[in-house]
Amino acid sequence: MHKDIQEILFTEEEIQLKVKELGKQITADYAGRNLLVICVLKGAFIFMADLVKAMDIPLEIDFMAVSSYGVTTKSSGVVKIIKDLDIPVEGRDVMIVEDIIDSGLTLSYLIDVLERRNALSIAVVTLFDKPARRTVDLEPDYKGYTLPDAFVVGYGLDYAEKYRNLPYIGILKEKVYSN
Ligand SMILES: O=P(O)(O)OC[C@H]1O[C@H](OP(=O)(O)OP(=O)(O)O)[C@H](O)[C@@H]1O
Ligand code: HPA
Ligand SMILES: [Mg+2]
Repeated sequence: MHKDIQEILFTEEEIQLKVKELGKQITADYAGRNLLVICVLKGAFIFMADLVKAMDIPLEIDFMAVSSYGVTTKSSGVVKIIKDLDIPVEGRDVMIVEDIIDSGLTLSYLIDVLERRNALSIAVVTLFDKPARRTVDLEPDYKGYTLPDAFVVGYGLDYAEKYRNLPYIGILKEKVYSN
């Protein structure tokens, strides 16, 4: 285990099984439809790559980069679009792929943007959910795990851009961000 990790919450094997389950569920629900899958960079890049391999439906993939955390463990509350989509969402069934929903600010901002661009339907899949920290009322359509109120890293999730490459999800030691 990495020296900055206090505890592993979900192992690589557990996550892989969960992602396959989510892919199966989405495949069943979207049978016969043509989905536009939107990866919210950077955090969702690993989850997205594994998830689409578990989805057996026609789909297109696009990326959007937003950021609200910077070098902190608390949302700044201001969501910035750093890279916008290439594919128009108007009239499309859209699935937003997130790694984690924490305050909910990133997602509520994104949903608002896609609604204003007249997407036909908008669904959300997140691997991790921290409902205890929500400041806006928001429920994902598909979710992997509910997390305790602790800052986690790994499987795409970072602290100050580090730890995204850990294959598991772990709680970051407090001393890493408190000094
Ligand atoms: O529900 P919220 O409180 O808005 O937090 C969740 C968002 O925060 C993280 O992104 P971040 O802004 O850190 O950018 P990153 O994906 O590049 O790490 C994470 O990947 C989610 O997109
Ligand atoms: O717990 C977290 N870890 C990493 N990034 C995050 N963005 C929101 N919450 C988290
Ligand atoms: Mg981040």
